Amino acid sequence: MGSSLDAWVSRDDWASTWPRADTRVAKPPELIFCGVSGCGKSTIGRRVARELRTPFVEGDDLHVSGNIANMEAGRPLSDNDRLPWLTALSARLGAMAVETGGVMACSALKRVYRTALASASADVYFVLLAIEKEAALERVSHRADHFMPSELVDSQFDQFEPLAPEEPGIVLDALADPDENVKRTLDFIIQLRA
Ligand SMILES: Nc1ncnc2c1ncn2[C@@H]1O[C@H](COP(=O)(O)OP(=O)(O)OP(=O)(O)O)[C@@H](O)[C@H]1O
Ligand SMILES: O=C(O)[C@H](O)[C@@H](O)[C@H](O)[C@H](O)CO
Repeated sequence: MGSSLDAWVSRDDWASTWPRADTRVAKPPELIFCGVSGCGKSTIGRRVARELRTPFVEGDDLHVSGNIANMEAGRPLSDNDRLPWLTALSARLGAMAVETGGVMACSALKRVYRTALASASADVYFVLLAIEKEAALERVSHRADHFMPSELVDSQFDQFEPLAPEEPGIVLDALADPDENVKRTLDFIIQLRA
């Protein structure tokens, strides 16, 4: 783990946003669809954002120069590669939090990344799309027009840490019908606001 990432998540002030603050506010939360490549973050996340009429942020659009080229060339990202990316994603989450709420698709593979992202606002929740390696591989290898090579799927699973019970969010079956996963996500938000 990169030392600056360590410093970030051990900041004195993040504890004040964890556990979640009062969520009974009208604005939609900041939802982060997370999980390994191919789990369906962008597909389901976009649909949920449309239902909520909130912005959708594709995390891949905020990668710093070099990261996409590295992945394209079959080199997995390191913590250091991801640090500036997480910083940019956090800034975007913070802006959404004061305005509209919104939905982001971002792998957020490790707990330390999720902790860093969750420190952007008191209203961040994760929707983890759980998938087995064979299914992810199948999806990634059949996807056209995407930079992520199927050779990197193994490394995504090597780095992935499941959502712990104390992390804010839900886990969905990535193989479920997309309509069902959209509905489950909306139900989760309704429950949060009840
Ligand atoms: N039930 C499903 N839910 C979501 N996506 C599905 C489903 N079935 C098939 N797919 C397909 O799986 C592929 C991967 O989906 P998507 O690009 O949304 O994943 P992702 O997690 O955002 O991947 P990446 O992190 O690599 O960008 C797409 O081609 C999508 O159409
Ligand atoms: O953290 C990572 O390793 C990266 O975000 C990858 O997950 C890719 O960006 C994404 O999967 C491809 O779209």
